[in-house]
Amino acid sequence: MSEGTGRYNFLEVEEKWRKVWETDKSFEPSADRSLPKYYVLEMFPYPSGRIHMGHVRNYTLGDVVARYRRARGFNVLHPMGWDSFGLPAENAAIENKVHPAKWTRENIAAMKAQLMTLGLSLDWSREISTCEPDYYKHEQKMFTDFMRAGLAYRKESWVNWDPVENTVLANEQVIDGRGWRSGALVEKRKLSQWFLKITAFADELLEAIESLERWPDKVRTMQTNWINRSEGAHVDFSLVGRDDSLRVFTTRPDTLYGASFCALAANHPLIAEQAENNPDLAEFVSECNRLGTSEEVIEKAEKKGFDTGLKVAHPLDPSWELPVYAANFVLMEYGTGAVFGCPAHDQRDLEFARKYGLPVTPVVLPKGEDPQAFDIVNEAYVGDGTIFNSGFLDGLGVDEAKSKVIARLGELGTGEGTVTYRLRDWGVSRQRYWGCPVPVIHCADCGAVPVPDADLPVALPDDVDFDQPGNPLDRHPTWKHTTCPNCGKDAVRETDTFDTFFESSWYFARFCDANNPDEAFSRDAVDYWLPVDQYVGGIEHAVLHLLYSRFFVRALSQCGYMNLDEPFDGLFTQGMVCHETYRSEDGKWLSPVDIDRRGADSAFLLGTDKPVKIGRSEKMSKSRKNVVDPENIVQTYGADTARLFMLSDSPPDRDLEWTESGVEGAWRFLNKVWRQVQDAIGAGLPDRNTPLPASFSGPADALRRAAHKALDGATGDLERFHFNRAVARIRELSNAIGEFSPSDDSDRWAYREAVEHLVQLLGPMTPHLAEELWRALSNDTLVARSTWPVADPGLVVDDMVTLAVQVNGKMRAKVEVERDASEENARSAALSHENVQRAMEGKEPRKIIVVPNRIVNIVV
Ligand SMILES: Nc1ncnc2c1ncn2[C@@H]1O[C@H](COP(=O)(O)OP(=O)(O)OP(=O)(O)O)[C@@H](O)[C@H]1O
Repeated sequence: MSEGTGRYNFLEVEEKWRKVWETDKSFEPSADRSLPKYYVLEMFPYPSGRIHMGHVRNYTLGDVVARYRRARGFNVLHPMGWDSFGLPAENAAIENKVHPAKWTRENIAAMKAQLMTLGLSLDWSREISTCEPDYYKHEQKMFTDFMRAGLAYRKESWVNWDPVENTVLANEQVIDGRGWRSGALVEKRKLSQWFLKITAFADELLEAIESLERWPDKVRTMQTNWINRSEGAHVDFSLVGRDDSLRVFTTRPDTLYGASFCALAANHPLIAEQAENNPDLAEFVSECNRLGTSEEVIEKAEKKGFDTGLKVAHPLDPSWELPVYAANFVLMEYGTGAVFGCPAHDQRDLEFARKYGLPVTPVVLPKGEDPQAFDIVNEAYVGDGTIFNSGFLDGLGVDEAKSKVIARLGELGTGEGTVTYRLRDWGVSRQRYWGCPVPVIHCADCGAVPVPDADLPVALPDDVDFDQPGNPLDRHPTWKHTTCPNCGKDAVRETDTFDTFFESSWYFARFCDANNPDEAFSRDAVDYWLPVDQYVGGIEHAVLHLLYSRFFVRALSQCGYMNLDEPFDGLFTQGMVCHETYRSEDGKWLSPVDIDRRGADSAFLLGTDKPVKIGRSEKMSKSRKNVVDPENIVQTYGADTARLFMLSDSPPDRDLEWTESGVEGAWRFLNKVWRQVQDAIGAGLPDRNTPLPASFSGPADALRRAAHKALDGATGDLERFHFNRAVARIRELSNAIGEFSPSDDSDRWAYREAVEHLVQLLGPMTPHLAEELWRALSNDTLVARSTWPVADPGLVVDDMVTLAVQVNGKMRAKVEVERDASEENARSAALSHENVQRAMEGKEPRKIIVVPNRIVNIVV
């Protein structure tokens, strides 16, 4: 290592190259549609204020792909934007009296500046922000097209209502049955809401999962489970003493003989009817409604029921009567809002039956059990077996019994086979200000009328106040008052806004033609760029965002916007960057920068003796405040160090506990590479175009092999998202270079080749340093525009092979020889090994058999 070559001034260098890329427009794709394209996209961020190390990881991973694909000759689209509608802006408005638009735009400016310092190869000319009318006006047009196509509709539905804030809450905003901010007991309320008909594509969305070969299996499974197609039956239980019947849905009609009660959702019409004259039942219904609508909460809550006193007759045996309960665990939104309980074979039903003293009759006998002795105690039996205690079904397997019972129900007119999905239509209405206004006008005569194209966008008014609870759009003195586009009479605007998942369901398409003022995107642009070739983002979006986007390309294709099967061809879900969490005594989240850690489990508020509660490590997120801002690292060590550190530490799909301890190692490595290249230049490298020398010295040949192997291996690693392994290979190459000292021209030729490979391999990972060194090697091009080198296959295969040496049939040694070495050479290598000589005990070989590249067999 030579001294006196100066120091690597990363701050200056990094800024310099970012400017060069900008002027060169290095990352704006070509308009030439004949080029092969590659669209790399990372999930765009919510502008919460600052970026953290989680974002650094996400966006660096995507950037490596983008830079690598560019070098492989693709026309790469790699855009960035902001998912900028949403609640935090409104909360900031309420808490800090700052307008959501101002808060959002300032955050965007700050985060953009931060992302810029990371040297990401983004095409900023396509930047979008979803809260701006030039974005959402296209979304409003889409919605009106969906309305016309029957893909958007309005219906009454149940929502979580906060009676203090007078507003609807999202499921996540209901904590233990209370509003997250007001603390008020949440109620269920019926409101008219807009829905998108995602269920129209339920089967298609399910079947196409199979075609998503470049998606992680776990995400495909999560989507399958979310859609959850189940085959089962509708069964009608006639109401005793009345003329009508109760329809239930079941996936287990084979267990009908094990029925012991029927349970109805608290909001089932029959319960509502009964509650009119039964105040206790009415109170039970209110109690259920206070649970909110989240499936998770319902799943966790204690199972409770209320005996309505009604009875139903068994559909296979009218003389058998069962009681009817209202129950807090049955959802009106699933199936028919009514189930029959079979306690022996369903855990929830078993708990319910035990609580209310209802019979438990097993009807499925596990293999090898004695029907007389088989009993259900605390655990329901949900496995396979033979049907028993079930009349005409006895002796059948579960599947056979299902078909047979469905056939019998059909004959009796008390039921039929059916398919249901868990997937519900997507409710998109939110009673919020900071969202895209639903472009609809309500007219007393004409009903809900879509806003005509010429009147779009319906822009959010700026002059709103957040002093009172509820939706400021609704309170605005003039905004909602308008006239009907159909008949011209006075009418009012819809004051709901869209769920913010609406914006993120099509942003990937907007990036294809981001500055188109007239339409969301041109057909030509999406035909060329979509689908996204590589999408990178967190597993937390495995279900909703990805499913909504998959729905959108189908709905948009139906409305003539595009013709596409799936939005994302390849998906990579990066592991989360995690950090421990801190809370003050009064439960407020605290940031790591405010913590004074004094030992393994004690922490205090910085500069005080106030103890702080240390929580478990969780995904780094603004909402938990457990974030580490990259600024410090970037300032101290440079963006390349931050990038390299993120890439080298662990496999990209694995969660990673944030620690700064490896940062310095990454920084030292980059300094070493910098010095190595200076040393190489100092050694007097030949011009780039100097022809390949006819022969190389042994060390030069070894260096060439190291360089080509590193290139070949790292290329494969980059293709497979094994970025940490690619980094390890780059380090190996750097070691090999470090051991080399050239003595003639052909050595210097090999030296240059190895150093250039090193620099080009670093290109996608530490782009600033790579540019600097590339230029220092007297290249007048940019690494960002250079072509990925190709490994010479002859230098990649190992030229040495290991031969096993046997003496009288026993393995005695292993020797290295050149591949395809002559018999003569193999024989003498084997005979000269000391273990072999010992085993031969000084005797002469009688016979030596050589299997080329594999074995030398010596018989003495
Ligand atoms: N801690 C993390 N580790 C890895 N990736 C993350 C982390 N936090 C966010 N991301 C990723 O960044 C992308 C943009 O996400 P977004 O900004 O919406 O994140 P977020 O979870 O809302 O963060 P925050 O809560 O801090 O605002 C997503 O792909 C997300 O998975």
